[in-house]
Amino acid sequence: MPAEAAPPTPAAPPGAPWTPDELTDRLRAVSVERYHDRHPFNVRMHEGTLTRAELRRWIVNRFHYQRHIPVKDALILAKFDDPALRRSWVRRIRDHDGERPGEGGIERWLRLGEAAGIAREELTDASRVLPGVRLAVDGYVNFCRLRPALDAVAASLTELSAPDLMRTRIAAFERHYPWIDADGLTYFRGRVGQGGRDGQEALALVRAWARTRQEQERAVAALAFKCDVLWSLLDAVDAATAVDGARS
Ligand SMILES: O=C(O)c1cc(C(=O)O)c2c(n1)C(=O)C(=O)c1cc(C(=O)O)[nH]c1-2
Repeated sequence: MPAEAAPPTPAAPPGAPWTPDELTDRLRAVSVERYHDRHPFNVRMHEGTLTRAELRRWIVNRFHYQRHIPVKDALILAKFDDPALRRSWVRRIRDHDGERPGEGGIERWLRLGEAAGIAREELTDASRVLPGVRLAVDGYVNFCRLRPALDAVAASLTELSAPDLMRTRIAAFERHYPWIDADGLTYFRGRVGQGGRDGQEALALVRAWARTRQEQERAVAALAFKCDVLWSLLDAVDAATAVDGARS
């Protein structure tokens, strides 16, 4: 009779929750693999090989994302029943809309457009927004409208990766695209601090709320979805070069 094999060391049962640190590691792994800093369009932006037309097309189309951020944050805010949480989250809307006309992130993006030679109306009338960009932005807004607070907050965790990307972008603009006035970069400079702070706040909430394995997997999936939103947006902008050419 062969000796009986030693019983296997009990593995964690399938579906056991991760610790908050394990969850954080998994969220970070999604960002490393799927964040749009690695998208070919961003790579070309950072290398300095985008034409003026391509960079302008990106500014016009990214504005569509930008102007919907406070809308999706208002949808998230409406899911919170805790006044302290609402007080904190509403800051994101203020960051974009400002306290009064002429202030805030949306205004700063309009100035970026002007610094690149794009009239405000060209941004605000949305006539040059590509179909794929509309769908990507609608997808994100509707995700935040329809999903529970955990998923919507987890989707914002791309912001943890945004500050590094902003630093790379500012350096690339200063070096390769000096035809854009340096004042136009104020939006990106502001986002280095804001993105880091917002990302940390969202991460603390997700770590506290996602207790079961199912909730944790939903948080990871929400972040992957958001990475896809940002990636699809750039796919659409990139593909337009093939259709309209680098000069239009
Ligand atoms: O330029 C970028 O690459 C970039 C990325 C992201 C992001 O990672 O989601 C945001 C922003 N910018 C941004 O400006 C911004 O206000 C913002 C808000 C959010 C969000 O999901 O709540 N992401 C981002």
